[in-house]
Amino acid sequence: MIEIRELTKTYGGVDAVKDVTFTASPGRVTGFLGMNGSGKTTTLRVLLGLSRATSGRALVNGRRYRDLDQPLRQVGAVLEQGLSHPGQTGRGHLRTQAFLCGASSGRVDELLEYVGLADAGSKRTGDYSLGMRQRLAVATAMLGEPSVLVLDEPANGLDPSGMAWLRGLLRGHAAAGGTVLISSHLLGELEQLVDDVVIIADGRVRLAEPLEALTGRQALRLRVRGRDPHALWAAFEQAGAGVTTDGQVLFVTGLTPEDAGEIAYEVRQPLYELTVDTPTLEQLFFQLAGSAE
Ligand SMILES: Nc1ncnc2c1ncn2[C@@H]1O[C@H](COP(=O)(O)OP(=O)(O)OP(=O)(O)O)[C@@H](O)[C@H]1O
Repeated sequence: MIEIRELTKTYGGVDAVKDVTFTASPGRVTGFLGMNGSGKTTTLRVLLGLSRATSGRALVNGRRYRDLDQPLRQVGAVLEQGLSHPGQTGRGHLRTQAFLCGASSGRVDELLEYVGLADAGSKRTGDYSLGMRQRLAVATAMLGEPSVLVLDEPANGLDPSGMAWLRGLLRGHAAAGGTVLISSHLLGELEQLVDDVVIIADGRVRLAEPLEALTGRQALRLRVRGRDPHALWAAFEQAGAGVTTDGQVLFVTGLTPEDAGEIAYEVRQPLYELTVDTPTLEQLFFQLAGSAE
């Protein structure tokens, strides 16, 4: 379980994150989403004890990272800066890390297999592709069999098959009761993976809710063009609808296409276009994650 409570981190008088509060629960994959510079990495660095909070708390299994007994056995992390020393082999890297967290060397081979690097274990990590480095980073995070996994933008560098692999692995971890927190600047990347969504913009949480609730926010919107837009606008408003325009098309909320067609018919206005224009989840995300002016 991860609990972030009213977390603020200030750099030189500027709030990188401000009063950030959310929970990532066991058994669920939580997507931590925001544009570049919105405060994701800052939050995760405080959570992982790499940076100190100015105020507030970031807890793993009820404790600050630095107060955890055997932290590598409780939380595994994949951060953006990547790993190791390029001259080391993948297996060598994992063995060193296994030593540090008290994992057995048997676990190293098991994990190389698990992340699809069994054949590349004796290659130098400097010769790994970005996708292979990500797989090795995931294996490193899992060495201590932690219940909590934290991944910062792991999708960068993964091709679609790598992404499918990562989805399977993280879903499996959550299904076994683990907690997964994964950050991204694209909701589309995580749409098929996450259960809960936290959206951060300008260092502040804009929304924290189950993905299903976010999906439910996609209000039905109609695009309408007709001979007399003013008459149509008035008729739709009279029926209780919300109407906006870009100068060409009327955008109508609060009516079904059937209602809108009937209303136009009643006021004897020929329609040239009547289509459903519901925003995609990605568009909704951009609306929420955009700057908070
Ligand atoms: N060490 C630092 N010193 C000063 N400002 C910082 C520092 N680290 C982050 N910031 C600022 O804090 C804000 C949030 O940055 P952060 O890296 O957390 O965002 P992010 O959402 O992770 O973005 P990205 O996806 O680009 O990594 C930015 O305005 C950034 O410039």
